[in-house]
Amino acid sequence: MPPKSGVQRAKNIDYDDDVYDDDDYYEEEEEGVPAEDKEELRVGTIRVREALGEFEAGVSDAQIQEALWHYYYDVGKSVTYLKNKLGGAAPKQEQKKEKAVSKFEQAASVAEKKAPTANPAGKQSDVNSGRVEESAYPVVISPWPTQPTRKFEHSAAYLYLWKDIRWGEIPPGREAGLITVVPPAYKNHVEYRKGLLGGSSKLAALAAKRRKEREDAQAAANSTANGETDEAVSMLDKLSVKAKEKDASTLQSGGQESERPSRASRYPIRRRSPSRSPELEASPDEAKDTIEADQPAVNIEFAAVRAAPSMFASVLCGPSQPSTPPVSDQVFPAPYVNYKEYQDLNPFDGPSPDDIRTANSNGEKLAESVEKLTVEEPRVKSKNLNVVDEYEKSGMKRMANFVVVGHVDHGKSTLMGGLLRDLKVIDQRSIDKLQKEAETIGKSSFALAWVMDETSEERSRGITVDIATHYFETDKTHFTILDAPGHKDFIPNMISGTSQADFPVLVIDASTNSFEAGLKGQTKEHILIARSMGMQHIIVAVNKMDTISWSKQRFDEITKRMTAFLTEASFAEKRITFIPLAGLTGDNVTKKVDHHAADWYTGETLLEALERIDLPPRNLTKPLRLSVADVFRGDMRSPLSISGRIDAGTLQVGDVILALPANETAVIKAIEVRDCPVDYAVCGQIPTLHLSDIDPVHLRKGDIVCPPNAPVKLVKAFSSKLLAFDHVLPMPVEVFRSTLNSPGGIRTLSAKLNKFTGEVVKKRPRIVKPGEVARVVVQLERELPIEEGMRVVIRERGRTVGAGLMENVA
Ligand SMILES: Nc1nc2c(ncn2[C@@H]2O[C@H](COP(=O)(O)OP(=O)(O)OP(=O)(O)O)[C@@H](O)[C@H]2O)c(=O)[nH]1
Repeated sequence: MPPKSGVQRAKNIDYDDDVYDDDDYYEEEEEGVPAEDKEELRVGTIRVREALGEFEAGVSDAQIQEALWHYYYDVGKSVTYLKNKLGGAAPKQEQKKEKAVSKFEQAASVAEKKAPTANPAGKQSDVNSGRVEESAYPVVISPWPTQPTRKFEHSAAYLYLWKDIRWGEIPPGREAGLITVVPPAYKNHVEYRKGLLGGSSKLAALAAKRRKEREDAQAAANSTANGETDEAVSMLDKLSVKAKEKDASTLQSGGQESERPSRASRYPIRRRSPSRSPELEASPDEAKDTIEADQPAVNIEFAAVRAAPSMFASVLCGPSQPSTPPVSDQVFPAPYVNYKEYQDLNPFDGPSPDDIRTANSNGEKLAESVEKLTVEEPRVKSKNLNVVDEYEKSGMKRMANFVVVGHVDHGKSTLMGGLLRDLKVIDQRSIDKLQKEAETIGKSSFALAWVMDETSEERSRGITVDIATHYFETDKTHFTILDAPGHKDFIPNMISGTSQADFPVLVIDASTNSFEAGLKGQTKEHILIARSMGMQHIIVAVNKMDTISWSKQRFDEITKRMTAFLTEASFAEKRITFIPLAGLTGDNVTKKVDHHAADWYTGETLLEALERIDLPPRNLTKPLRLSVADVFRGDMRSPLSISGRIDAGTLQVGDVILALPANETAVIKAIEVRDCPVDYAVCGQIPTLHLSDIDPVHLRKGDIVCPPNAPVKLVKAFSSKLLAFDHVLPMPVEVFRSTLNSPGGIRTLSAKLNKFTGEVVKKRPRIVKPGEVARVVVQLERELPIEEGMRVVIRERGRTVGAGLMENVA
């Protein structure tokens, strides 16, 4: 124990009271070493003495117990330490670690070896005196002699250190000594009260320290649980966790250190104690242990360090994370902590939520099943109706299809537009709209014609290009209008429309020169085509009478000339009807003309003539024959649809039909007549059939639809009775059947026939003149479905040269 006087004279050094301001050591000091530790020390002392062997005599119990205490009762380490301390042979590894011991110890060791004159007792005394260790504390050299009663004994190391210094040979009366000055903060410290390395008093101090550490650890744990852990404790806890983690990882890796107990985990608070004994710090194993224990501190991560948030941090990071237990109420995570976490995240590492969802819902199987999913169309079942009986019982109005023919611009479309307007099939508002549109492009006179001509090409050119279909009905009849183009370039379309009609309405422009131009143009040709199609009745609408002031003379002239021509074309005179009218004004269309210049006419209106006309007989009981006039794709419900006139027979929903010449079957899914769904259709109607079970490539315009059990034969050459419109001789021609046409030729002129009786007049004629009838053989380039009774039109270089009736296969 340092002398009191020295303390009094010592310079008042300002120590850091914050480090050693614990007063608890006084209380712990009184308690001493716990009973279990005393027992451990007692047993350990016996074992160490046994292990020391020859060194046993030079070691006191206090030294042994001190070593045991330091090494946590590890007998082996304590023995090694003590042997090394006493100068015994130590392992090489231990010698290396002696670098950590103090210089005074090294000096003492050298002195022992190089100064054999030194008192051997001094060696022991030196070990026990503790002066070397004392030098590690702040000291002052007193300029005055110490108290004369005190005998200051130098150790061997001390003497060796100063042996070459002459002034060091101080007379005893002048001798001064090194006096340890106890700093004020250390006054109450246990190690100063009971002496440094002071035997049992030191052990008691260490015991008190350990207890203090344990209690601190417990208090820290409780404090953490209560959310009141201070910053330092959080750091120490983290150190402990890191050490544990390290141990755990070592265990998992099977390392050698795995079997070594973790001091850090056993005594976590030990590291925070600053009152470690200098002797312990100087011990080699302690140095090693310190490094080991402190090793995790190198890797300290301050991620958990928290501070009160600044305004900027609050704005930047938002409120503190609720998932992270806050150290205090006003704590926010440091921004860089979260930033680091986000940096480590790779959002595309794992499966996406959709993938997880799909996987959980057995997505692959679902996708496969969706791919395999096909919509099986329910097979349409036929009602097996007796269609003929149904039709007759239905009391349905008669059905009449007429084609409007005539030379270009003679007023066909305008006449039909006026008819539909007057019959209120087209409302006045639509007519007014068409009128405005027509005016914008300078074609106001075509407004009514646009009721029929709906395409932009037709409207801009002012001519009809393709067949336009409209419906209207009277008291007795359902009418279908087939408005044909008058221009010669569209004769094939005119033929297609005519093939679907029961009779023609021929429109003639009565104005000056127009009638004559028509006769030289398509008026005659249209008549011949209509007649060659088998039509027997005809209505001649002498149009534009307003332009000639309803001239009876002009009307009579036209009637006379047209009657001659029509009768020449085999129309019976009684089946020809002439009506003076003006389609543009509507006079004599649906209502009688109200003009004094027209008082001379007392006959029918066009509508009355239409109602009165006789229709050809319907072949309801014959096998189905339908000429395909149009093929189109409908909606999802009806991917393929066709329309055309039924020339013979009937059909109903569910029927299987055969398409020729493709020779492919189809099923009738649905039928529409006049845009209304029906269960069946009969000869004379122009239904729309929605088909299934057939590829669209197998159906084209001009094909024939028939029952699979009564097909039409495909022929490449046939014999025909031909009515010549022009000179006919063996020559290449184009053969038209309904909407179908094929290149071919007149192969043979077999015979001239009597026009009325059909008898052979001349065999093998070289030429057939216009108006004559002959039997000819027609050759086709490709097979067409043609059978007996069908009518064909023969054209040559854009001129209609004849019309034929198919007799048999050649
Ligand atoms: N003054 C007068 N003009 C008419 C009458 N009917 C038609 N027109 C005019 O004749 C012109 C031709 O009429 P359209 O109906 O297009 O003749 P189209 O025969 O249908 O012509 P294409 O179908 O192309 O052959 C138009 O300018 C009509 O205004 C009529 O009764 N009186």
